[in-house]
Amino acid sequence: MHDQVIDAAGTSCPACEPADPLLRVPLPSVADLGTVAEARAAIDGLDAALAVLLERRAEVAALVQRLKPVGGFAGRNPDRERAIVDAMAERAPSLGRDRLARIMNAVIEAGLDAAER
Ligand SMILES: O=C(O)C(=O)C[C@]1(C(=O)O)C=C[C@@H](O)C=C1
Repeated sequence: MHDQVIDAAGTSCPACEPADPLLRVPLPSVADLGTVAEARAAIDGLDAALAVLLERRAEVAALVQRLKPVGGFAGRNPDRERAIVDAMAERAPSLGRDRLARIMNAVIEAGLDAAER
C-alpha cells in the first residue's frame, strides 16, 4: 500500500483553503494484493473514500441546482456532462470513456434526484 497525491491539474478550487480537511486515501498497489481478503479490504478502503467524495459531490451539485437559472433535471447540460467525462477519462484510461459516461450519468442523476428531496 502506498499514498499517492492526486494532483487535480487543470482544476481550480477558489473555495479550497490550505487549512481545509484533505481526503487522504491509501491507494493499494494491485501487485501487493495476493488474497481475496486482502483485495476486499482494499476495495472497502477505496469505497469508503468514494462514498465521502460522492456525498460531497452531491452537496456541491445541489448548490449548483439552486444557483442555476434552471436547476434540476430540467436544467441538464449535456455539454458540461461530456466535458466532465472527457476530463475523467484521461485519469481512468482502463475504464475508458463509454464506461465512465455510464458511471457519471448515474452519479449525476443520483445527485439531481437527491437535490430534489
Ligand atoms: O454543472 C451543472 O450545470 C450542474 O448542474 C452540475 C451537474 C453535475 O452533477 O456535475 C449536474 C447536471 C448537469 O447536467 C451537469 C452537471
